[in-house]
Amino acid sequence: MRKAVDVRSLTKRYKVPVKQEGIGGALRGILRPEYRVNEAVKGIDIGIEPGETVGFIGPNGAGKTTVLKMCSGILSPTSGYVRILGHEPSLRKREYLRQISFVMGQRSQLWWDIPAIDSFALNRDIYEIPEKRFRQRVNDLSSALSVRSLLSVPLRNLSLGERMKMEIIGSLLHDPKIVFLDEPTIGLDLTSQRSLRSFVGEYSRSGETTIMLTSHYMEDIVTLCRRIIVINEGRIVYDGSLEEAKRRMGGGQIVKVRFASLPEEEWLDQRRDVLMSCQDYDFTFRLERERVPDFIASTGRWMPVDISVEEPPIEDTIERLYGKENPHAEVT
Ligand SMILES: Nc1ncnc2c1ncn2[C@@H]1O[C@H](COP(=O)(O)OP(=O)(O)OP(=O)(O)O)[C@@H](O)[C@H]1O
Repeated sequence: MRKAVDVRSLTKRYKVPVKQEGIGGALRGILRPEYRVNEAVKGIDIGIEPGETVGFIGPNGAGKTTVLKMCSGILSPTSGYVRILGHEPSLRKREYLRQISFVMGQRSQLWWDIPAIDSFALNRDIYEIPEKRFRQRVNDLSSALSVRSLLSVPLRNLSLGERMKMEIIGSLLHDPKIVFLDEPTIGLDLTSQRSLRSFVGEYSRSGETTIMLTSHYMEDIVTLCRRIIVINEGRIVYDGSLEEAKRRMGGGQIVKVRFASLPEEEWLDQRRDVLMSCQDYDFTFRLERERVPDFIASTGRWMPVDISVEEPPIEDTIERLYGKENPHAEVT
């Protein structure tokens, strides 16, 4: 089957003007501007099947938005191959644009001074959505996101969370086959984040839409994406499941123990390398998974009253994936 996203050896270089110091420098900058090249994307390959929801993550400046912009046709690649649903995005053919949507959490695509419903009507005309279908879509989506009563309120009078919901509705009215979601939950309070997340989860479950999602909130990624693609400094450093990432990155397990009596110094000294913190009778250790059973057995002498074994937080795994020292960095 044809891939929804087919990206090969994709690169993007930005030409950035170099600021020269002082008034003389500013003048020289006007007369003879100098540029440096910023290689934002350094030859990446991505393949996404129709209906997949993929988390596209990476630290600030890694190249995520640049890639999404090339996939949606906002930017042309410097070199490489991009086909989205079989189309070359940079040609911006109408037939292609009707099948995609690009939601940017940091930028509104709806009109600020008019109610969302009026902006939606504009989308209806642009995308030639039949009136009946349009009404049904607006009803269904606004009900699912609990903003039906706000459709006639000017956008600028809505909260950030409500505005974002309207953005999402606007982006889905024309039933796009692929949706690029660039940080849709950025800046939202926890309730709005949760509500958007559950909506996107429901939406993606039908398997009819391919979703490429970037977010710095790991909760979004963990909840919505079985597969993650990690980009760092313009290169893909991981492509696979979250579970596999955790396994590869190690990080062990966290063992929390509350002792009834304090362990002897000697016992503790032998475990300093795995001791993370202690307060009164509560101790936290971090050990390789294989060592956990023996370790727990060894605590018996000090009469632990409570022991729990936890997985390290997902942020921890992700940071290791981002880390330059990542010894396993490779594409699966
Ligand atoms: N229009 C531009 N002109 C020059 N350089 C740019 C431009 N847009 C982005 N860059 C640079 O390209 C690199 C990748 O930026 P990009 O916005 O794609 O990263 P990102 O992963 O989306 O980051 P963030 O998580 O902070 O949004 C960065 O070094 C950035 O400074």
